Amino acid sequence: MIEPTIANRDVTLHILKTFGIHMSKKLGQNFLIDEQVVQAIVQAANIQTGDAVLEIGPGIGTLTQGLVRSGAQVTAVEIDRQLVTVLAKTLEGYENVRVVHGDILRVNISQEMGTDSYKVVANLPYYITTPIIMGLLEQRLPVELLVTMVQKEVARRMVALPGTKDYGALSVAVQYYTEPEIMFIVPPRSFVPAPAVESAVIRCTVRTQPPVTVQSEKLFFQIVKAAFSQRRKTLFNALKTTGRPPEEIKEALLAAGIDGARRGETLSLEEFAAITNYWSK
Ligand SMILES: C[S@@+](CC[C@H](N)C(=O)[O-])C[C@H]1O[C@@H](n2cnc3c(N)ncnc32)[C@H](O)[C@@H]1O
Repeated sequence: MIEPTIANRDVTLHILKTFGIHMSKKLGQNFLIDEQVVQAIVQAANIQTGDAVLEIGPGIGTLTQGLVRSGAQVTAVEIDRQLVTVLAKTLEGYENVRVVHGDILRVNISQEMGTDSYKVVANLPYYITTPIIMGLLEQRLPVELLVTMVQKEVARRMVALPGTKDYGALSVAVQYYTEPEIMFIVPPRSFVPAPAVESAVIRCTVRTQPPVTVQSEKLFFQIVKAAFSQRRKTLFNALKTTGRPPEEIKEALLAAGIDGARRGETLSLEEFAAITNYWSK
């Protein structure tokens, strides 16, 4: 049987009509209709036969089809029950895919994957991009690579460097756990319905070791959060939100050679680490 390629406007509209699907804006349902983009994502993830892949939000199976055709062993987690019914049909006949009905923020990913190394490949629902990416990274799951479609703005924030307007707590966290790179930009016309914003595919290669050594990751991220919590304030004032006395803040900044009059968003990972390690002594 030669099954039709789903990443095509007519095929997608036909599937939606056949199953009576009304796409939910609330669930971030914008389906890919561009096979070139699907192929480029599969290539960016360097999928080899037998690779274990977690796909988040398979929708009607557009990207899933590209992944299974390339020989990946796919576990696809979809929250929308009506789409799970569609997937049973559109992915019928493929043995290397398993669809799980559930919320990616709630399912036990380790249990579902049952393997000690896998890739995450997804066209993410944009309303929960950050919680999904942060959840995967903070849980220290054995993910080697994340290749995800996100809003272009979010991709820019993930790769942003200190002192730029896009640099924030997300940049620090993503760069602490991974080496992120923007692979390509995807225009709204590659989706149905077309989103209001441009998208980007970002590849995050998970690091075996973070780029800086910190005594306490919890404290490191508390400091990062405090530094970015009040962008208009000086670093010295922003760090007061950690609840530390001003004297301790002054001491740490002095020891780390950081001017407290700077803005938090100019600090590098090394500088955040230096404050963390001073306070961890
Ligand atoms: C942007 S669409 C991508 C669909 C498909 N992968 C594609 O590329 O055309 C996002 C998908 O994520 C699903 N979704 C939304 N929230 C989810 C959640 N919390 N857990 C799992 N899937 C979710 C939506 O129902 C939708 O199918």
